[in-house]
Amino acid sequence: MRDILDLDRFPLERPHSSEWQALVDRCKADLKAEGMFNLDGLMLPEVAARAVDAMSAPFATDAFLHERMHNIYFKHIDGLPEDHPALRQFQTSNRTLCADQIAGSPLLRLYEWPEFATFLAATMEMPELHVMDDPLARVNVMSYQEGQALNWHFDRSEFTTTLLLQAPDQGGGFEYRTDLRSEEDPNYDGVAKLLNGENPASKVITLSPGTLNVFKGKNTAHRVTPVSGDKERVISVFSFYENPGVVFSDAERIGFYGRAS
Ligand SMILES: O=C(O)CCC(=O)C(=O)O
Ligand SMILES: [Fe+2]
Repeated sequence: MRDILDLDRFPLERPHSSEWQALVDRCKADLKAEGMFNLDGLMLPEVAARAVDAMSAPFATDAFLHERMHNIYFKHIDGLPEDHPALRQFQTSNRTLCADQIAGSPLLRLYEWPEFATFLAATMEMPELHVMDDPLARVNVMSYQEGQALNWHFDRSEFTTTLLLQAPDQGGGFEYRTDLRSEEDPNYDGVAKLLNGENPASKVITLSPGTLNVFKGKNTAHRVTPVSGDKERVISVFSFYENPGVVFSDAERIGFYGRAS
């Protein structure tokens, strides 16, 4: 993996060594304090740049244009009227490539490397993490051109794992508000305030190419701000589950990717 990852700074190949444990401890502390950790330059920037070049043809011809209006929950909430300010609708627009469209990519090599899941599970304090069996959903790559954005949402899974491949010239920041809600308290008023732009606690970070970003997406409201300029924002998302063999239903694949297979 040394040809694609900076294993000198991030010794993922030596699970449970003292250097590996120190890195895991740092990530756990960042997750606790910030709801997020970053490994800046985990993938070598030139490898990330080559991966972007290799995907430019499939992005131009085969990618799914994901464009829709949605609220922060991606669904109706029982007990909340449709005009409640926490259910305000926003537009999301990006292009998505699925795992079956990036054969040979270093992203799939990283995803399938067992030490990657071992490391992530340790940072998230989970006994094990497993790759998906879903041929489309395992790894997705999203591209945002000028004006495109991923709007405010909460994720379905507790943690989300991304790796930035190309940063745009302007915009395309990752804006987040950690712990805006909890299992006990949906905090609809706080959500409404955030969507109304009244949100002093939200932060925006711009990731650099090659950076692994792990955040607690389930209760952290987050969005990608609109990209501007000629350079697209390109980011990959890795899906891991606590159980092996997870696949989406055909209906879920059609909803996310416009096709079942
Ligand atoms: O593109 C990003 O930085 C975040 C992606 C994200 O929030 C998601 O895939 O759910
Ligand atoms: Fe998300």
